Amino acid sequence: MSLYQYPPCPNPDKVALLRVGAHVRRRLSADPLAEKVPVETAEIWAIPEFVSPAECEQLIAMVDRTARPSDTLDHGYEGVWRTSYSGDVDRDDSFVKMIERRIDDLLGIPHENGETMQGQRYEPGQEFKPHMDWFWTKAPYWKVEAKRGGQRCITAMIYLNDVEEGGQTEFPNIGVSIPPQRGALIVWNNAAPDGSLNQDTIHAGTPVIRGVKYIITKWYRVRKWG
Ligand SMILES: O=C(O)CCC(=O)C(=O)O
Ligand SMILES: [Fe+2]
Repeated sequence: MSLYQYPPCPNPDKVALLRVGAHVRRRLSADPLAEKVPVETAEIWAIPEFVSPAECEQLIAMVDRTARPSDTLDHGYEGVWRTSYSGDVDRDDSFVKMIERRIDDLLGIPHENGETMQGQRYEPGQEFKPHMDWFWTKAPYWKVEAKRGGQRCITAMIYLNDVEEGGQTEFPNIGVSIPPQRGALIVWNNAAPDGSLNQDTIHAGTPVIRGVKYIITKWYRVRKWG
């Protein structure tokens, strides 16, 4: 039985979600470096050592320059759902462009569909409570998001460091818990293979207990973003 279950919400981008999902699945299944997490009802892959330790250090320095208290789309929940520090990295920076391009190429998604990478830093006690990355289409923000790229189809996330204790990415509905590993890229399809919005992708960044956790997240839209 699922732990988190919401009533269904309208899914106007279903066909596009089906198409992107199939494309990414084809690509990652053929990639010997991509390891699929063995679960039935969600598509999650890990690519260890996707970025080098030196690149992680460079990204961490960028996160430290931009991170401010997090702000999720549901402003009413600000500081409740996500207590980490976050900020968009500079999308015009050539190093950022290179990392983004590598993720675009891995997935085979056009660069223009990707949102700017966002950095996050969690200190002890900070967390991101269970949520989905796909947009709740009944929420007021959807009117805006529908016109600037539509639904978030794919999430890509890079762990920039190992965390002494805590800070796993947990998918409570499917019993998956991924510990941060420096340089690893995690990718998941926010939709099911038929294009429906997948509630089994609900996930959390569990509280950091010891150490600090740095990540970079990149969300892809079904159409050109912005
Ligand atoms: O911190 C994590 O492991 C998860 C982050 C996350 O869910 C997000 O940025 O959307
Ligand atoms: Fe998320």
